Amino acid sequence: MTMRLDYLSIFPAYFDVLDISLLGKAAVNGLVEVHAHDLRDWTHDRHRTVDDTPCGGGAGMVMKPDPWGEAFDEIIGTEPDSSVHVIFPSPSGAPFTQSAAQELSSAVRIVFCCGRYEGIDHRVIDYARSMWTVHEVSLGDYVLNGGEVAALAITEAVVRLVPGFMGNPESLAEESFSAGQDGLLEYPLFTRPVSWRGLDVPEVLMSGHHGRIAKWRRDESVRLTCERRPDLTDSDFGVPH
Ligand SMILES: Nc1ncccc1[N+](=O)[O-]
Repeated sequence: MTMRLDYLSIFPAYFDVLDISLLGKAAVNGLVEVHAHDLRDWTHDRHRTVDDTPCGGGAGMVMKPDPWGEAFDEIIGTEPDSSVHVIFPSPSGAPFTQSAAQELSSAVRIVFCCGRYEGIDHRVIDYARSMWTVHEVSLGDYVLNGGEVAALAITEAVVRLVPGFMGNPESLAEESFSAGQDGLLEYPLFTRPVSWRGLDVPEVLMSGHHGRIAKWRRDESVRLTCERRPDLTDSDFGVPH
């Protein structure tokens, strides 16, 4: 199954980067196909206008609904289809999580709508909800200039989970937030040399004792999660003895 990814933006060149690194390989071996579109292609005035002043007043500009609607008609179609996932990255969205990435990794089509200015006329989102499966998601509590960077981050989080994408799927099982780690942060990693600038690899990792190594790793994951992400812990994890 090939996953089709579409990006609607007034800066479609942002998505040229998807032709390199891991994503480039996935595109080559047919796992994903990427289509970036310039929203201004669906304007009809000389200035290719995509924004206007906000109704009700206020600072800044709002993206007009018309270009989005015409772009949707051409790129997605005019028939409702719940198998199409439409993502609006926004600071007012729901926090994007690894489980959301996991769910989206089985999607056949994902369309990213990258807003700029103060945002997109809300009727665009309401219309999309009437037609497709819509996700308004946020990467974090800070404000970017638009949705493009978020769309790239979400793309990477999702595509790397597509079956057949990662050379060694087992490496996914031990990552932070993965189910294999019970949603805990990943333990610290080490490789050779055993001693480096007076800093040594923890002895337990060189012991060859798999039970002790597994316990050390679990304890470190719990310790790190308690220290850095108390929001992810609950009474079950507790603090390692
Ligand atoms: N934080 C954000 N700021 C602007 C657009 C999108 C954003 N986000 O997190 O998805």
